[in-house]
Amino acid sequence: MLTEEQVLKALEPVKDPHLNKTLLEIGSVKEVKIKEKLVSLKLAIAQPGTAEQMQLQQEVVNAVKNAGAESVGLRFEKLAEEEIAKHGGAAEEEGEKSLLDNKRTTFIAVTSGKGGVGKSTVSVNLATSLARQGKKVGIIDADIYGFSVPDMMGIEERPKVVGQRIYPVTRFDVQVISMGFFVEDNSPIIWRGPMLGKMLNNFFNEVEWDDLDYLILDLPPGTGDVALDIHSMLPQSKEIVVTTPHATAAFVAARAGAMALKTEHEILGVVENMAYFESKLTGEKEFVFGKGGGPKLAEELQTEILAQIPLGQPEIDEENFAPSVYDVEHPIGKIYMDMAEKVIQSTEK
Ligand SMILES: Nc1ncnc2c1ncn2[C@@H]1O[C@H](COP(=O)(O)OP(=O)(O)OP(=O)(O)O)[C@@H](O)[C@H]1O
Repeated sequence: MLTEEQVLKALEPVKDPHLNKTLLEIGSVKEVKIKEKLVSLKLAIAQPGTAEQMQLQQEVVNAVKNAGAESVGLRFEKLAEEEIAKHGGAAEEEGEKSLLDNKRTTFIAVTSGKGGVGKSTVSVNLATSLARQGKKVGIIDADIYGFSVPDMMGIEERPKVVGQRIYPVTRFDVQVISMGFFVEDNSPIIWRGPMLGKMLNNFFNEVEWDDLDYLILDLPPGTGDVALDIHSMLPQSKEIVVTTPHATAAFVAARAGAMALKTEHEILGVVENMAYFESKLTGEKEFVFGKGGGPKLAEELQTEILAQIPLGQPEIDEENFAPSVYDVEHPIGKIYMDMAEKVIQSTEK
């Protein structure tokens, strides 16, 4: 079995990128837990939650895997200020330009009461459809419970990290950043509310977004602390609430909507996903997951229905593989184009 000594040995060459000193030198390793081939580490670093952490994450995971671990779990915390000063680190720079200050960009958070209702699918297709209408669009995949945007869009590359700057990956003319880009397969990174907020903030500050008209945020589902933290971080965001037609889903989504209102976010509308199944032969609609949840939710939140999206999968395009992006000619692709148009109209008033 892997020992603590072996893990520490493997970490010997790894440096804190901010201080340019090894993790061992600065006393970064606060905890090592080994269970069979599963290693979890708690590391204190000078600038957690930044592009630097992301670079470091990869390095640490690779080093520990080379030593024989199968999975590496990481937790980061901030190194004590006196330690940072002792090792020659400067105080954190504040007041950089942030995307949040860019008046040109409209932020749209996509939320849902519960998981699995199609929030990520809606985020990705709204982003693509806005781009198809000539808008400059970015998407942040902040759904910490499952970063699905890269897979859904068929993205295999990783963003470039140059010094403190992160360059998003562009796919279907959409600039994409996912926390999943920085997490090794099956290596869980534990996100606590404040750290997640910090990471998100860094995505606003450190990513080289190209002049965005819209930034779509795929948020974690739910109405808990994490979601609330994020909602309150985005003072000027607008929101889209996704639900299925089922009464229970709509009921839970209403709570997400209520949270949006509490944080004074304008709700652009409701998307009822998996609204029905339409027979190709007869054109008849079957309401597989119930009926009425979307309109009821819209009424409750005093907003409109932006789209009712039927069940259906995108056509598979081997050459341009993206399992969840509907083609512009696909019936559902057309519904998303109409939705994007509505969004443009209501945000460009
Ligand atoms: N209209 C639709 N028709 C058929 N399948 C759909 C539809 N919308 C979404 N799906 C499928 O449902 C599953 C869940 O969708 P998605 O991941 O977008 O949901 P989510 O709300 O973001 O979930 P989570 O919060 O767990 O990430 C996916 O497999 C997706 O492909």
